[in-house]
Amino acid sequence: MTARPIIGLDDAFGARARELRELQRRLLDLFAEADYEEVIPPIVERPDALKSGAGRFLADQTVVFTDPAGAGLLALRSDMTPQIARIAATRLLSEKVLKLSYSGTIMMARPELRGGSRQQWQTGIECLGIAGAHGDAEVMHLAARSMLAAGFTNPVLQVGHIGLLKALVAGSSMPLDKWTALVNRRSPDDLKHAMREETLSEPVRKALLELTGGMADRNWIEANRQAFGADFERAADELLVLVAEVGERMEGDVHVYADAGVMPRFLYHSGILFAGYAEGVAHALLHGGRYDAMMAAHGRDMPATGFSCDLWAWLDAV
Ligand SMILES: N[C@@H](Cc1c[nH]c[nH+]1)C(=O)O
Repeated sequence: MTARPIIGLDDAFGARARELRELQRRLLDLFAEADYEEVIPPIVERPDALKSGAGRFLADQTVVFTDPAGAGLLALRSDMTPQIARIAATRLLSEKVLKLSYSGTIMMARPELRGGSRQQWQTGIECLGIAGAHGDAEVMHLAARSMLAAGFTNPVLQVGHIGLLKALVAGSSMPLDKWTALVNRRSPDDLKHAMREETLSEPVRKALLELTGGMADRNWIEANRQAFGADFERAADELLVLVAEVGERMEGDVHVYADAGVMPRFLYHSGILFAGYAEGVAHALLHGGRYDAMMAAHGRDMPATGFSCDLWAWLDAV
């Protein structure tokens, strides 16, 4: 018999356990200073609370099991954002603006990176009730300050908008999650292969290849604003304004770039998306974005934006 945890999961003890707690404390204190109050949801939910509405995109990452105490099917959370959305939509009704932080274990059905971890110590904030650039900028500032507080060098925020990809592939038969996965893989060859079956215009094919090739920066977005219809233009303008605003007001040494190739981890986002990177770290350190549609699906039509990171991954990378 082996006493090690199952593959993709891990124990922390000694210095590592201490460091995880210290990092958690540092981030929760930073969030508290910015008026974010902690919420502590349970680790299991009814599957529909995690998977319904815009949260359904978590379905293939969520472990579901039968409750031995007879409550039917239970789901182990694979992301805390839908839980915060549930709480905001059903329990904290008296407040118009909610600023909430959280830090807890989540488990995914499969690792995101090959040979990677299935558990995360997901820590983040959700800012609910503030529409548009104002809320996005606040959340992005805190995301940047979190990377600085953890000691990352030369942190960067890359900002995209799901509306850009949606507008590009609007005429395609392939579902959006397949497109985001393809762009995320950053392999132009895979993309070309997938596009063979699709009826897309030549300019759209070219644009998708540029997104995947990491070439869709601010200049690209400016040059293409009007090339793909009104929805594309609206998303491009929203993105360009936000990046200029956040970049100007960013404290500390954090760079903010527009990149139309930034894709979400889960497809519940409805607007701006961002990912955080730092020197010497190959993968994204945090993910965030706007998800107004998920709140509506939970029955409270409310603007919402937030970000989350994984303390286990941060400790390995810092
Ligand atoms: N929970 C999302 C990030 C996020 C938080 N709020 C909005 N988006 C993720 O882990 O990818």
